[in-house]
Amino acid sequence: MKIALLGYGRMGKEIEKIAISRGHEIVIKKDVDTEIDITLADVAIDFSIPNSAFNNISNCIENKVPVISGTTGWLDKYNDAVKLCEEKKGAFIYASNFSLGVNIFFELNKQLAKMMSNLEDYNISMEEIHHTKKLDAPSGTAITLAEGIIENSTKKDWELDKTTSEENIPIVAKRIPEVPGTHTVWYNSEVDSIEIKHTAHSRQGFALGAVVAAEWILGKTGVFSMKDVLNIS
Ligand SMILES: NC(=O)C1=CN([C@@H]2O[C@H](COP(=O)(O)OP(=O)(O)OC[C@H]3O[C@@H](n4cnc5c(N)ncnc54)[C@H](OP(=O)(O)O)[C@@H]3O)[C@@H](O)[C@H]2O)C=CC1
Ligand SMILES: O=C(O)C1=N[C@H](C(=O)O)C[C@H](O)C1
Repeated sequence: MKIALLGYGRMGKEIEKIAISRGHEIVIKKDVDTEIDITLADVAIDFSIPNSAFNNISNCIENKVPVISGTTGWLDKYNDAVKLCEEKKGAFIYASNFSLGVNIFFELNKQLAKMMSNLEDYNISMEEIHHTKKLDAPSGTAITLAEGIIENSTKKDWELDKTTSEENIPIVAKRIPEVPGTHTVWYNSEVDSIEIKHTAHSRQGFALGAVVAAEWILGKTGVFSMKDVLNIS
C-alpha cells in the first residue's frame, strides 16, 4: 500500500517503521500546513495536532482517500467528519487509541461499569498519565473510557482535575517525562478497592494498530471504529 503520513512526529515515525516492515511504502510525509496531492496515496494515516486533524481528514475524504486518524483533542468536529464521509461515500476511522490492549480494556471497562452501576458504596475515579509533550487533557483514551462508563451507569459526564464527584466521573491528568500512556479506573469503598489499569510500554502497540486499520479499510466505504477492525464483541 502507498501510505500518506499526515503528521511525522513521534507516532508518524513509529508508524513508518512498522508500515515498511509490513511491505508498505510511505509516499507522503506531511508535517506542516502545506498543500499536498493526497491522491498519490492509497490510504492516509493522520497523527498530527488537534488544530490540523479535521483539515487533514476532510482533504482525504474529499479526494476519496481512506483515512485513519489517531489525533486526539479535535472531537468537537468529529460529527462534521462523519457527515462529510457519508456525503462523499468516503472511508474513515477515528480511534482515541489503536492498541489491541486498550481496545480490550475499553470492553472490560464497560462490563465493569455495568456490574458496579447499582453498588452505591463505591466511588469511581480515573487517572491518565502521559509524557510532558502531550497537548490535550484529558487524553482521548480517558474520554473514551469515561463514555463507556456513562453508557453503562448513572454517571452524567466527566470532570477534569477533580478527585471526587457525586454525579460525574472525576479524571486526574498527570504529565511525567517519557510516559507513553497509562490509564486507571478505580472503584473505591470504605472496605476495599477495585482497580483496572492499562500501561503502554512503548508507542509500538498504537502504531501497529493504526497500520492494521489502514490495511483493513482499503476498498471499504463508511465510518468505522477499531471494534470493527479487531472484530471485538
Ligand atoms: N490514537 C492513538 O492510538 C494515539 C494517538 N496519539 C495522538 O496522536 C497525535 C500525535 O501524537 P505524537 O506523534 O506523539 O505528536 P507529535 O507532536 O510528535 O507529532 C505531531 C506532528 O504533527 C505535525 N503537524 C503540525 N501541523 C501539521 C499539519 N497541518 N499537518 C500534518 N502534521 C502537522 C507536528 O509538526 P510540528 O512539531 O512542526 O508542529 C508534529 O510533527 C496526538 O494528538 C496524540 O494524542 C498518540 C499516540 C497514540
Ligand atoms: O498523546 C499521546 O501520546 C497519546 N494519546 C492518545 C490519547 O490521548 O489517549 C493515546 C495514547 O494514550 C498516547
